[in-house]
This record gives sequence, structure tokens and C-alpha cells, in this order.
Amino acid sequence: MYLEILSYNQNIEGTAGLQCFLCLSVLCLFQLYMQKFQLKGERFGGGGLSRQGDTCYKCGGTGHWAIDCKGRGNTEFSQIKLVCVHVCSETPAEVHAALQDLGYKSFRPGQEEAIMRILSGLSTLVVLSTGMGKSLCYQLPAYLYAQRSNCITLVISPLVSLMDDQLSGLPAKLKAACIHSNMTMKQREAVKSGQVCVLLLSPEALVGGGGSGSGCLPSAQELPPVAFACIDEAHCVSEWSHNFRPCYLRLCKVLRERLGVRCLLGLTATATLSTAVDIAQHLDITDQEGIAVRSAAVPPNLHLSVSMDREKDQALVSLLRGDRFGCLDSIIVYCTRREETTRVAALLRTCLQGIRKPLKWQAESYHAGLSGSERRRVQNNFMCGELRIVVATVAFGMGLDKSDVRGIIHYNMPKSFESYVQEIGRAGRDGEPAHCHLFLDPEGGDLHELRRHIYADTVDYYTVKRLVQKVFPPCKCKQIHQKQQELIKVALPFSVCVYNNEEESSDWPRERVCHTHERAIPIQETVEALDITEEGVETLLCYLELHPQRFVELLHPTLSVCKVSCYDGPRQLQKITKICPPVAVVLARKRMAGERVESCDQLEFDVVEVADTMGWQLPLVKRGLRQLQWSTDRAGGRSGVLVEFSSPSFYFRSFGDLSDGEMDRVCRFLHNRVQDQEKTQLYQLTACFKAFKSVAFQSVLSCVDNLDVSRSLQLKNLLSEYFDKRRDRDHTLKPMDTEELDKYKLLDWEGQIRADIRSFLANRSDEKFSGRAVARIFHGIGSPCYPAQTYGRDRRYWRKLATQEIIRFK
Ligand SMILES: Nc1ncnc2c1ncn2[C@@H]1O[C@H](COP(=O)(O)OP(=O)(O)OP(=O)(O)O)[C@@H](O)[C@H]1O
Repeated sequence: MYLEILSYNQNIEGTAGLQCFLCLSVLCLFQLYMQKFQLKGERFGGGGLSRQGDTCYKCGGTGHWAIDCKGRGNTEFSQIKLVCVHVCSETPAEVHAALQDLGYKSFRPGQEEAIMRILSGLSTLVVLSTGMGKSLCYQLPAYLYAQRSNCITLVISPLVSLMDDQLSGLPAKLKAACIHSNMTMKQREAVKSGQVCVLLLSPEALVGGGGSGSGCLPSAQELPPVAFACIDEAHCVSEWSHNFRPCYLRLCKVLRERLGVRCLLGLTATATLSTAVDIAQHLDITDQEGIAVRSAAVPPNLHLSVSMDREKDQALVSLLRGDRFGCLDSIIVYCTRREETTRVAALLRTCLQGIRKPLKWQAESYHAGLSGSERRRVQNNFMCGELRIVVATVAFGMGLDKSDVRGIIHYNMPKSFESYVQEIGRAGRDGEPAHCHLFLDPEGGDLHELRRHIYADTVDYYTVKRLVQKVFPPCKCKQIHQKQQELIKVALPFSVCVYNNEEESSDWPRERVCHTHERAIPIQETVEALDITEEGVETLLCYLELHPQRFVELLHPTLSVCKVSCYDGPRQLQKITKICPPVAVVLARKRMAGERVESCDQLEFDVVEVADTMGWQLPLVKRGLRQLQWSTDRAGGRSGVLVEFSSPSFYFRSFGDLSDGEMDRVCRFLHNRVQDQEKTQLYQLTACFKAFKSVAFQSVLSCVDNLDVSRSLQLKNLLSEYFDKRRDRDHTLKPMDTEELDKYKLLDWEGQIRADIRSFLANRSDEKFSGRAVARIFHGIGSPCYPAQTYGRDRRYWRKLATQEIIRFK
């Protein structure tokens, strides 16, 4: 009907004599219609007027709509009694007593400072290397806050699989629970009634994500007030970190807006100074002391060495037989590829027979491709000291709390210093000496492989453009606004048109005509259409949210397709249009599109789009639709209508009035961002390679028996320099770095590449490939549309060509 009014409005254009009268009539009609529409909306659960008893979908509170939501607000937070009103010069006795309660005699460096800030309600970032005791920085304040008020502390940790282990590792006096889908009613009740003081949960459980949002977190209303929230692995918040996770960005927003959290504690072991500053900004840490503690990148008890052996297998065996590693009990050997872990583990079992351990317990492989039970078996054997060596991908060791790992060997080079520091940090957590060795490929093979993956992960301009078109479909706001302006001009001839034509102004308009629309794009469909991972799409959406113009506002992923089926046939569908306006709208649209709706007993539609067009809130529209399944008459029971929601989708608000020029600018912005990331990663990789090379021995034999202390120190200094230097955002490779990379390029490949690409495309002439897709296939790197298992089978192409050139030649 709304559309009908608009088309009616268009028809009357040009009938000059009647224009003024008609326009005013239309305006009145429109207002009347909107009032009626609004009333219906309220009855149905939508609309914009507040009512006591209505639930806000943002915070879960009642009595207001999300649009007016200010989070759970200061009222909740003020119920929490701060232990200190401001950071005091002397730590109160109560804090020392709590430390004893938790089983510790004294603070380790940095802990006291961070704890006192949290007890004073100040957001804080703690950067301490692995094993230095970051966990106490949330445990002690959580314990004290819970003693003073009925409140809980949220701990967000990415290690879902290890949450139970983390729980069991907490001090006995700290009552804790973790959120997962298998939670019993009793456990949920314990959380709600404030019987636990620490609640562990994954970022996805809090903000939802890719259908993985568990949705098992009790609503904000049901939870006791949150004293503070601790974000473990906080470097994931920074898009410049080695491990950026888009859902971490939404985390801070959800904590503040939905749960009313005012104080945030970030914990990380690996953050350069610029990453730390970036994290601090996300945590809203404004004061200088906010980054409370920054320790040396590598703990003093770790002894480091690097060598560039041509025969790596032989070198590894020599190292494990030598004096330095031969006497060590718990060792992790890191490899980049899964197949390599299996091969190296078998090699070690054969070559180290009879040394220190029986064959069975000598070496085993571990990677994410193994079954859960197999992984658990390997990890348990290693934890209890029965298994001496684990040959693993980086999947092993995250959250591993084995304090006496004595050795870490990198069979392949890690992709950055951040990864290196994190991985070696798994050794010597008990403070006793531990040894770390890295094998650097003298031909630059690892460098080459890692560089290929960096190129493979980036997104080209064409893909960016297709995503942008999906995110900003045009809306009618501009036309409606222009129509309204014309009407106002007729009624008030001297009024000024406020519409700011962007094309004429060189910068972004200060105010847009469109106030954004709620949209959903199905995850699976988008991933397949663009051939990038779900995480990749989410990252691009995050960049759009981070832009000063806030092009999009990301909301919880949702099921966007609604299917309504009426078992009693078409008449039942017609009947429910009277009680369910969204169904009426969908049916009316079908009718206007020329479809015969009289015989229709089933409807399928994008519920997000319908709710947005009607100006109603999605959760309430969904609730109303679900209610159709139940009879409204006294007898109750099922109504014979089936309502199903499907298609997990990215859900966001975005503008619909971007001009073509603006769309191009958005594409350029996104593409530049992607390229910046690529540059940063290349910079990190090259910095890493150069530093390792500068301290490397030609052969492992120089360090199998004795450590060269000065080279170990030299590498530690290079690491400290890297982490302490505040680099600007332009991580452009210097000409000498490019030279370094080029040294390891394959030469004389051009003719071969052209021939290979031609033959590949000819063999698959019925399929379409982008340049980047061909490059990935040639390197055996899988993507959502071209899985490595299928496309990488033709090993002829594998790993022999340089990516940039393939992309160019396609
Ligand atoms: N003040 C302290 N006194 C003695 N031991 C402590 C103290 N603080 C922490 N520890 C111990 O140090 C070990 C490592 O602590 P924790 O797990 O908190 O380190 P972490 O910095 O979080 O490491 P990671 O980065 O690997 O998670 C634990 O066994 C813990 O009990």
C-alpha cells in the first residue's frame, strides 16, 4: 500500500492546477496511513513507541526500544563497589589477603599495577610475555569484586576447545563456569543467581558469528551486573596484529552497549608498541598509564639459536642427539604443513630409537586434521610426561599449561616475529632454562611458501567491488526525500532544500539522506560467489565499520530467510495476512509483480528486508511470525501454519544512497586496506627472515652441544627492537627488502607459466577463474570454490610459480 501511495504520488506529477491541493491531500493521507501502520506495528510488536514490558533487543532490558537503548547503564555499574576509588600509592591489605587466598605469596612484576587499576575501575592493557602470570590480573580483581557485590567477571577467550582445561586450572576459591551449548539448567541458574564470580566464554558466544554464535549466554537482564570484562589474546582486537579476528572488534561494542561494561582488561603476550596503542584505543584507554605493563619480548630463561642447514632432516636428528637437546624431556617441533608433521615424527621415531624413551613414547604428530580423540591422546601423553616429542603445526600449544616444556624447535620459519615469540613462549614457563632452535631454509623455500600464502589471502579489486554492490544496494530514500521536498516547497514556498548533492562536494557529505537500512547477505552464498572465506568477508565488513563514515554497522548474524507454509491451503494464507502485516506485505508485493497469489499456500522471503521496509524491528517481526504457528482461539494448540527460518547471514545496517562515485571510493578504500594488510604481512615476514638470517649459523653442528650466548642475546635484542619500535602504518618494504625477497624468486619461468596457464584454462574451458583463483590453484592453496583436494590434485602445477606474475598473466 505504501508503494501504491508512492506510485499514485508519481502519477499526479505534472497536473499543475491541482498540484498543491493533491499534494497536501497525499501528505495527509500518508500521515494517516503511517499512524495506522504504526499502531498495527505496535500491536504486532514493531513500531517506535516505548511500552513497558517490551524487550529491547540490544540489551535485553524492558521498557524501551533498542533505538533509545543506552546499554544497561551506569545504574547497574554503580551497584558494583570499587575496591579503590583511585589507584592508591600503597596496595591495601585486603588485596594482599586476597592474593594469599588464591594461593600466592607475592606479586610478579606488573601484576600489582594492573590489578590496582582494575580495582579502581580503570580499563587496562597488560602486555606480558607467556607464562609471566597474566591470568592473576583478572582472577584477583574478580575474586575481590565478587566478595563486595553481587557481580560477575566475564573472561573472553578464543580457545573454546580448552575452556574446560582453563576452568580446572583456576584457583579453588574462584568459582567459575564456562558458557557452552551443553550447559545444564543447574549451571545456567548458578550463573544467573551470581553463584559464580568468573564466566568464561568465547567471542562468538558473546557476539554471535557465522552461525557459530551459541546463543547460550543468558540475556543481559538475567545476568548479575558485570564488574569488568577481561579479553584474553587481546591482540586479536587490532587489525594490524598477526592474528586479527573480526569478531573481536565487535566484542568491545557488545560488552559496552549490551552488557553495560565500563571497565575492560586486555591481556596479550605479543603486541608491538603500535599494536598495543591500537588495542588501547579499542579498549577506550585514554590515559598514559593505560598500557600498564610491557615486558621484554622474550623471557630471560629462553636460549635461542638459528641455523641454515641444507639437509634439514639430518640436522634435526643431530640437534636432538646433541648435548643441548639430547637431555631434554618435553620438546615441541613446529612444522608449517600437516603432512610434514607426520613425516618428521616417523623420522624421529626411527632415528632416535632407544634414546631416553622407548620407541612408542619417542615422537608423535599433532595437527588440526586429526580426530578429536587422537589429539586428546597425544596432548595427554605429552602433558603427563610420557611422550617426549610432539611434532605439530601451530594448532598445538595454544592454551597449553605445561610449565616444564624444555625445548621448542622450528622446523619451518614462522610467519612473523609475533608468531615466533608466542610459540617459543610455550617453553620454560616454570622459569627454568629452556632451549629454542630454528631451521632457516638456505634457499628461502619457507619465505617463498609464506609469501605465496600472503598473496593468496588477499582479495582483488573485482571481488571487493562485488561485495560492495551486495552491501550497498540502492534504496528509495533519495527519491522519497526529493518528493517530500517538492511537497514541502508547494506547501511552504520559501523552505530551503537541505539535500546536499555529494557529486558537487569533493568530500563525504556531512549528513546523508538515507539513515541506513537493515540488510542481510547469506553467508554461504556470499562465500561461494566471492570465493573468499567467511572470516575474509567479515574482515572486509569490519573495515567498512571502522571507516570514519561508519559505512556499515555490524549486527549479530541472523537467519534471514523465512518460509511460511499453510497446511490448510491458500485460504489460510489469506487469513493470516489480517493478523500478520509482514505476510500481507510479501503477498501484496507478489501480487504487484503479477504473480497469482490466490492459489498460493507457501511464502518464502527475506525477513530482514521486509522488516526494514516496514520500519519494524527484526526480532519482534520474527517473534510475531513464529506466533503464527499457534492458534489464537481459546483451545490453543497448533494453528496448521509452519514457520521456518534458514540461511545464516551477515546482518548489518548500511546506506542505500551512495552515488556511483561514492561506491567507487568505497571500493578503493577497501582495496587499499587489503593491500595495506598485504604490505604489513610482507614487512613482518621479511623483517623476521632478515633477523634470523643475521644470527644464523651455516650448520647446526655449531650449536648442537653448546649455546652461543652472544648470538642468542643478539636475536633477543632484534626482537625487542621490533616490538618496541613504534612504526608508522606505512609498512612499505624498503628497496633492500624487496631485493632480499627477489633473491629467492624463481627465474626463467615466464614462458613456462604462460604455457601452463593456457593448458590449465583449456582443460577447464567450461569454468570461470579469476587471476587470483588460478594463482591459488597453481600453488595448491584451497579456497571455498576451488578446494585444494580437487583442484590441487594436478601436482604438475604445484608450488613452482610466483603468485604476482600468475595474476598478471591470466
Ligand atoms: N604471583 C605469582 N606467584 C607465583 N606464581 C604465579 C604468580 N602468578 C602466576 N603464577 C603462576 O605462573 C604460571 C603462569 O601463569 P599464567 O598462566 O597466568 O601465565 P600467562 O601469562 O597467562 O601465560 P600465557 O600467555 O601462556 O597464557 C601459573 O602456573 C601461575 O600459577
